[in-house]
Amino acid sequence: MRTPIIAGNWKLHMNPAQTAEFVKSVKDKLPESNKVESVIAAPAVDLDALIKASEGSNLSVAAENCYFEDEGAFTGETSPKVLKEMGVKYCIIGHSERRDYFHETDEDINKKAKAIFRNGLLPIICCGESLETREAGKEEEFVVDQIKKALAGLTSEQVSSLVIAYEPIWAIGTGKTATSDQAEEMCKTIRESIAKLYDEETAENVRIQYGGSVKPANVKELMAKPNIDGGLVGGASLEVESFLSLVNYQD
Ligand SMILES: O=C[C@H](O)COP(=O)(O)O
Repeated sequence: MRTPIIAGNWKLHMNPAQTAEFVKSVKDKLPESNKVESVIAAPAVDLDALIKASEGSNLSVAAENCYFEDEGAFTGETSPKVLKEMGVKYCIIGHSERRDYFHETDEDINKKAKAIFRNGLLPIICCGESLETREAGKEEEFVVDQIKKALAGLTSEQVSSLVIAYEPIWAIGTGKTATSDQAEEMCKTIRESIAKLYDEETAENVRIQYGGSVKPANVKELMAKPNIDGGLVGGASLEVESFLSLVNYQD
């Protein structure tokens, strides 16, 4: 039985004071973590504030990115080792914004996944096709290839514990959500590809989120789909009431 996981991805929004204020407003209104896991992924500069503010609550903390080395001469990078020491649980990798604007490759993402596990964190691995790829009818092939490359060399135990976020690029921040059927179809394809790469049990364990204009108005319909186990939410996670409606979608 997979526990649903709703994660806010704040991207480059919020400062430490706003972070502390936000968490103060939501911390006592989150669902039990065995019912729905509530997560916030914040910019690295806000993580300390996020961790301190969420102590003793049902909120899990995620980083939005990290490097694949633990330490060294890598100016400006974030160490997965230090993220773990700080109390971070998850780290998003492979977001399309990182792939597009920062030229991250599938190989980088695979190295990051390994670094994350090596340090006892869990990755939220993003994948998703462009509008052009979808219009060419190649979206399944494209996404399955991203997944294969991201997971290369990981054990079935590691894959069972990670989270995959399917985010069609054309639905991110555009207000244009994939229909729940389109989202379900791709999440099912991803699960089937994991069954082929690993086994049925691993595929049954892995949690798959949908991301792309998820909001209180569509979260229930998306979450009703059998292969969608959560949401990775950008814009709608930045407001207290909206975040609370998302994580409490079962009420
Ligand atoms: O990581 C979150 C996604 O990029 C979705 O962003 P959005 O909910 O603002 O469309």
